[in-house]
Amino acid sequence: MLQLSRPDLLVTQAYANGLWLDGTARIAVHNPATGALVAEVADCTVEEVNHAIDAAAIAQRDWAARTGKERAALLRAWHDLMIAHADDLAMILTAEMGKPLAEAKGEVLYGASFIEWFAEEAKRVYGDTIPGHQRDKRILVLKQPVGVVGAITPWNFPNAMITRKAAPALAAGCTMVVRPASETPLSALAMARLAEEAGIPPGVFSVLPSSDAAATGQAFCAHPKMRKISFTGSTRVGKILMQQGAAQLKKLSLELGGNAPFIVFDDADLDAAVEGAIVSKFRNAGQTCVCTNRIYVHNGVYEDFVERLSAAVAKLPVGDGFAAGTAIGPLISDAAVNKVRAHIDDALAKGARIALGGAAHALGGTFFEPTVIAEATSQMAVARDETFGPLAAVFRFDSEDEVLEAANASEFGLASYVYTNTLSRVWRMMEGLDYGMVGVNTGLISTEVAPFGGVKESGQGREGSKYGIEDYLEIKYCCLSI
Ligand SMILES: NC(=O)C1=CN([C@@H]2O[C@H](COP(=O)(O)OP(=O)(O)OC[C@H]3O[C@@H](n4cnc5c(N)ncnc54)[C@H](OP(=O)(O)O)[C@@H]3O)[C@@H](O)[C@H]2O)C=CC1
Ligand SMILES: O=C(O)CCCC(=O)O
Repeated sequence: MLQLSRPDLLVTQAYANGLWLDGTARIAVHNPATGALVAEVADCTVEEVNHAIDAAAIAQRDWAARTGKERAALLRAWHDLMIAHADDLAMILTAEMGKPLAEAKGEVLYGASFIEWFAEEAKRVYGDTIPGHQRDKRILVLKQPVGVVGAITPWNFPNAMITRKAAPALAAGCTMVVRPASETPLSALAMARLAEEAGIPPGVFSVLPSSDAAATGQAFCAHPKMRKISFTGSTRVGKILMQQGAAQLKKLSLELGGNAPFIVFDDADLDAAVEGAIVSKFRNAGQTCVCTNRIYVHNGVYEDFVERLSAAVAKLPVGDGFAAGTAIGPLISDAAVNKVRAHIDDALAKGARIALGGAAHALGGTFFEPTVIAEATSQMAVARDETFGPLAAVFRFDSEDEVLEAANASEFGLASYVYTNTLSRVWRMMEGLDYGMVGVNTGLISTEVAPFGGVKESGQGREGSKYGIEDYLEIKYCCLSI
């Protein structure tokens, strides 16, 4: 049993149009570290989802009519409650998802930072005036909310992937219906409780867990009042939503898979590069779309880097997210473990060698040893497909042109990282990498103040920053004849 200061934050009912729903069936939520049952939450039907969308459409009229400042005040109150209850929210997050408690608290603060940021942006949704094209014409550009937005979110960031969508949507005057991942509905429901407490009106922010993701996705795409869908998850599901949404030309924001290259040149500070590689690879046990997947190291420093990386990774404690000092928690599922294992087996069969780890962890369950493999090549599955687990694959390269070509040889284009101390090379890499985000001499690029998002099959749209609210606004052009 979780020892929460506010036990009522462990919510098992769905929240729609300001009402708490029991549902007729339940979804069991298990702690991936122990397999223990954490809670059973309401499993919503398509009918309930459709009602929630109808209610969100009604609520949206009044919500959009409020001033930005009024919406900002309510968002600020929601943010403050999340901060006040960050410890409870972190415990709920660790219990349902497994990440270490300190990392969970970090996610809660990160999640709240989007609400704070967009509460501020709510007051700054500016339109435009354009010099008329004829003497009697005046041109105005209005920015208006898109309308009702549906969010479908993943299990790897059960808090922040919701706030990163809900905060700009609500700030812009949209209302939102959230369908959280079935593994991790509890963080979403706890946030709904706090949104209600903050005074966010009924219908503005609803959370409906469901065991049938495909049915909810179809309902979102088919409902004529649903104006936009914002999705974070796999490229496979992103494509399904795009196909389904095509019938009504639904607007889509898609934050999908990655295959991040992490490039270390021979002039880099190797200790800093190792530190950056650890953060970007092993954060959330490697289960992050911006996690490094391919580490490219210049031949001149290759052995040295592999040795230093392995030594540092060997020090990462693996364990239950609630145990003090844990750096790497369990993976989310057996399927996730199998993918890591398959990538290692494939690499070994094609000539890679294990520098560290390589096997299921002695703790059993879905714990896996943080692993480093050397002599990775472009022929291996790990070069093409994101592992989404604690496997660092280290590739060799000789020249800047060669590594840029290898790094860009992917259908994905989310995050990329470069370590070098040559200024002109920094510019060439920033401009040449075909990615939505580039970290230079850093492995941690996520922040609410910057635009997060990808190119190619990593998705479309940007979350966070001044750009993030634009995805929830329509441009209306008004031509005045005077
Ligand atoms: N960009 C990112 O942050 C993420 C990337 N991934 C990538 O995807 C891989 C698979 O992870 P997985 O969790 O299965 O990702 P999915 O894309 O399957 O799941 C993400 C969300 O989409 C829901 N979903 C699943 N199928 C549909 C559908 N047909 N229509 C609408 N929604 C749907 C899921 O529901 P439910 O929980 O019920 O399955 C979940 O809420 C990972 O290994 C990783 O490579 C995964 C998660 C996040
Ligand atoms: O989509 C994800 O995997 C979450 C990214 C977390 C972050 O903002 O860094």
